[in-house]
Amino acid sequence: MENFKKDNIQYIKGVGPKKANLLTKLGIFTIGDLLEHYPRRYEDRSQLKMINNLTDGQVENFKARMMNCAESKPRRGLQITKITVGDSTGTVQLVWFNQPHRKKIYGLGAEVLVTGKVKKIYQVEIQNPEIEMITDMDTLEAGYITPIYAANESITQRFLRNLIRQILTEYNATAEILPPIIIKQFSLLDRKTAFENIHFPLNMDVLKQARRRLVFEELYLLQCGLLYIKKQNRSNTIGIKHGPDGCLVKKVSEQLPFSLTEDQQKVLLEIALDMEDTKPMQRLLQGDVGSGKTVIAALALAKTVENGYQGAMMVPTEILAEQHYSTLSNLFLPLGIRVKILTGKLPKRTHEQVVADIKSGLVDVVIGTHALIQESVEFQYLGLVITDEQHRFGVRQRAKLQEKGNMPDVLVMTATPIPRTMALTVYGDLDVSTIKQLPPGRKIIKTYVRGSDRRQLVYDFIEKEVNSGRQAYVVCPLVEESEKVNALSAVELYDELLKTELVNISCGLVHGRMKSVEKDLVMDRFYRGEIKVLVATTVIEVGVNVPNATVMIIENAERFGLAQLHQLRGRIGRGDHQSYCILLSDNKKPETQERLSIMAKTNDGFALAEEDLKIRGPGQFFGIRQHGLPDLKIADIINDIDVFLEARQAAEKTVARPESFDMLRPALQVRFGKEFSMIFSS
Ligand SMILES: Nc1ncnc2c1ncn2[C@@H]1O[C@H](COP(=O)(O)OP(=O)(O)OP(=O)(O)O)[C@@H](O)[C@H]1O
Repeated sequence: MENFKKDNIQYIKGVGPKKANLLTKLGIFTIGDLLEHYPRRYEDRSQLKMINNLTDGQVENFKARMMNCAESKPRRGLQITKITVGDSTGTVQLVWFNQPHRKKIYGLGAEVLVTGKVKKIYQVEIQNPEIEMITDMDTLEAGYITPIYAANESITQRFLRNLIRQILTEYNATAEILPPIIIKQFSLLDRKTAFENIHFPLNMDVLKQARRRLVFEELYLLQCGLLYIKKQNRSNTIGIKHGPDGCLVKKVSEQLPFSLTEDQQKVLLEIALDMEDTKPMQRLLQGDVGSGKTVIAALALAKTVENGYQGAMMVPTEILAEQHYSTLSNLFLPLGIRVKILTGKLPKRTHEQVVADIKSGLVDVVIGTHALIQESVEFQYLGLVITDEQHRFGVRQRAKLQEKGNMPDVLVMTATPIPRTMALTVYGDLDVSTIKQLPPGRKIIKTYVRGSDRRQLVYDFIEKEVNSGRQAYVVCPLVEESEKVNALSAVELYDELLKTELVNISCGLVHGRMKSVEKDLVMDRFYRGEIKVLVATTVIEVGVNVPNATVMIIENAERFGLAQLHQLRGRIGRGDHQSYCILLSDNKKPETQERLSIMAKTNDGFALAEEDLKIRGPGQFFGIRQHGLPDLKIADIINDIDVFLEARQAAEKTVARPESFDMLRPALQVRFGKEFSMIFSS
């Protein structure tokens, strides 16, 4: 078992370097990958039809014998191969285009199983059918449910099927890895039977059991890994024991122009208790957009400073670093807390000075981007690390910042509410605090979906709001993942608006390709209210806080996912005034309309996150890979919730017993690969 992942596919009988290379295109490098190349679907071929009963337009399965073959070249570049097959009730023409090798594969007289869409013209015909020699499958003929894999032209279904069958029979790659007690407790199939039946199910019932077993295994191993990290971080590790809140924290609280909501008080208490414990804090703070997480971060930072430590806060964008720096400076500087900012864009001299000051302890709190995890950055006595990550940092990056201190407390903040299962999967190594309540006085953001025929009216509305003293965002269409292309489209939109709809209004433009100084200048003017309408790409998605902004127009809204739309919308509705979000879209596809109308219906980030997860699936909701966690090969985080909860329960028991966990280590190494195992190999 330990080695099966390492077993290169190339050394399997019948593969060789050429085929191995083709298999890698399907993501298959090892025997283990091949076993986990799970069928995408199955076809029940146990119900075979006779040829005279085939229905026009249906995908049908039938058994027949190869009768004759004809080839023609009606024009240059087109070669048609036709093979006639038949049974006792009739014949069918099988047709392939430009695949002359077909003739050679199936010798005349051979008995085959044919699957394909029937077309009845003058005669019965099937184009590009799937063919299988009966001899390949005679052992499985009774009740044959055929697996259909992700395949391509060079690696056919048949080749994959044969290869997997060979692995299952000739290689010892399916040895049991789950503890017997767990198999018994959760009535799981043994591993060998599970693999055999996920690929070549005897019947639908055993297929279900096979899938359940493999889903369980996948989630169980993942949870064991995460819970182990969590345990390691807590047991044996002596972290920093902060004292109870003193007068500095009190002074910061007193400076706030509002009192904390109940939820804010609750999470603050959870954080304070963690910080006052000798075990290092490992906590996720999740709260909907605008729920007031920054102030929690500020109070936690003040607590660490009060105890004689330094605090660091890592954020994903420069705009956000600037904004937090400005908020925290306002709060901290009057109290003598020394705050600095560290981003990649600081002039070299200033950068060096800040790095030197952090090292010598002349900085109490530093806010920064990825620049904070560079090697040159050393702290004198780091007590608290906060990452405001919005799914942009990975487990590894988080760990890197943490390593800059001697077991500092760690607080991870996120504004994308994560459904419970997802939180346990991605942040299974953390304790979770949640702010559900929004600060008092917030009004629901009124959200509308409009076609571009109403564009003029929409922009007239912006003008009206601006005239009554408010500000607005226009978010330009997301064209693709590249900020370069998005920047271009923002520039175009900005130029057009200046000439047309927004001709009389003071406007600004920000996008990710601008120089930081320019960007800062524009943001600063927007913060100060000199710029009334900000045209922007999604650089403003995260954290930007201008409470006077009450309108947001999102152009080509259909191009954004729900979670992202919610994040964007979260830039408005942050003050006392009624706010409005208008999603412009001409896309009439029912699924798009449905997605956008969900936005119009609810302001609740948790409800939206659930919907988004359902619509887009966990992979895209946010790439699990970004978190340094492996992809899930078989489990489906939404639909496998029951198995997930069982697996989590089992993992908790295993991790609690070192001897059980030790037995799992080899399996975990295989499952998590190098990156992840680095974290929990110690
Ligand atoms: N208890 C409160 N009462 C009134 N206003 C508050 C309260 N807490 C925070 N605010 C204000 O609400 C606004 C949003 O707070 P903050 O920026 O901390 O939210 P956030 O959770 O970080 O949002 P995002 O995730 O969108 O960045 C700020 O203007 C902040 O001053």
